[in-house]
Amino acid sequence: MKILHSKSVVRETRAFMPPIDGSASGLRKGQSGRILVVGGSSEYTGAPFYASMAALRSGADIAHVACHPRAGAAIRTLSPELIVHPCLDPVLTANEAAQRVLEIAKRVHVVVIGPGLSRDSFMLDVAARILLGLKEQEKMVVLDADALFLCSQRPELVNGYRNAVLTPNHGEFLRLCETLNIPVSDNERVDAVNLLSSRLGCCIVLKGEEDIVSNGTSVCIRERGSPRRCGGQGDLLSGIIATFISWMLGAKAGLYSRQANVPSTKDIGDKHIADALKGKTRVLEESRLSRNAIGDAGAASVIVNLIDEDVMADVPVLLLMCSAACILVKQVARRAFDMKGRAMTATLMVDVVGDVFSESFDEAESKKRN
Ligand SMILES: NC(=O)C1=CN([C@@H]2O[C@H](COP(=O)(O)OP(=O)(O)OC[C@H]3O[C@@H](n4cnc5c(N)ncnc54)[C@H](OP(=O)(O)O)[C@@H]3O)[C@@H](O)[C@H]2O)[C@@H](O)CC1
Ligand SMILES: Nc1ncnc2c1ncn2[C@@H]1O[C@H](COP(=O)(O)OP(=O)(O)OP(=O)(O)O)[C@@H](O)[C@H]1O
Repeated sequence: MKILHSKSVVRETRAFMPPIDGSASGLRKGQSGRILVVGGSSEYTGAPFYASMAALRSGADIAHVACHPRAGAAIRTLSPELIVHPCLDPVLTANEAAQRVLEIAKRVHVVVIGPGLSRDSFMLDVAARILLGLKEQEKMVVLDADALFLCSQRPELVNGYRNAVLTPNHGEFLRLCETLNIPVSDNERVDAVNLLSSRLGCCIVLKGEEDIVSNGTSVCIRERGSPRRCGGQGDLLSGIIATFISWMLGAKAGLYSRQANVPSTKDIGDKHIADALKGKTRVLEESRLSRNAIGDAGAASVIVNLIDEDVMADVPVLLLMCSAACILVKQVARRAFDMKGRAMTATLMVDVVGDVFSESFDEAESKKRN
């Protein structure tokens, strides 16, 4: 398993982000990300709010929420920014409700399913039909919370859905592994994540103190998060993953002029390997020449950075985007904890996403600080 250095992930991710410095002034509203969150029931209104607001605050242009009518009223009062469709309505048939959501989904880049959906049988039935429809549209989806419960009951819904990203917490992961008869032990957790990903044919983001992202082979993120485990942090992650994936799609479509010719994942890997090798020869020579000046530790750190660049060269773009989102959420959690300690909440995390994002990911801001 590769352990990714946060700074390297951030550096590589920048190539996929829509420029915010005016260099792509031709961008229209919506081209930097349109997200739909399907979730929100009579019990849970916070979860879809956190997911959709985190998508907006990390830079998506538009966020829709498709929810139960009772959640709709509450979510509208929480934010006027969100476009709320109360169409998970039990007065409709499950098929009618799903068709309404699938129509909205045609207009977005990424759909998040699960936050606050609940395990109500009507809601799960609608979610299953939506999933089948989205699979046909080949839509990128992020599945969290109750959508993962649904997958553990009916794994065939996601089987072979290569545009699906599943974001289990530890308990949800155990449940999925149990369904698929995948043994999990502390020592072999990474093998289990890889096996789950390979068996389902989906990308897996296992959340925890370390996050593991796998598409059959895995990378690990070791960014320090918050010691406070308040509810809603996973909801933020699902929305932020959606934003980063929408940028991956935008960059690949050549929308962000700086990145007009974004090559395929394989080409990016090859190009970076070539660049790293070129850089390696040059910098190694420089480090040898100036070894007296920078000392052994300096030379070692140059080499570690170069090795790190090589590690990054092989990381597929989808794994890179998920890793970037994991890093951002951990940084946001840490900031919120530094501000409020035990009183930290997911609402505070939503509030600080923008500041943390620009300090960490926007090049000009992060240069000012370093
Ligand atoms: N404000 C709102 O509206 C919020 C609403 N939310 C919404 O609540 C709904 C229920 O979601 P949830 O994640 O609370 O499901 P939950 O059944 O407890 O967990 C699933 C399984 O995992 C387990 N488990 C969990 N963590 C574990 C761990 N670290 N290590 C080990 N096990 C662990 C846990 O096991 P248990 O603790 O029950 O033994 C359980 O079996 C969902 O719609 C969600 O979106 C939340 O998003 C929060 C904010
Ligand atoms: N022990 C831990 N220490 C630090 N960060 C953690 C720890 N466990 C999980 N996280 C981080 O918290 C975020 C949410 O993960 P968590 O396991 O709480 O998900 P969840 O249960 O789905 O959340 P939610 O409360 O939104 O349903 C992720 O960014 C994850 O990396």
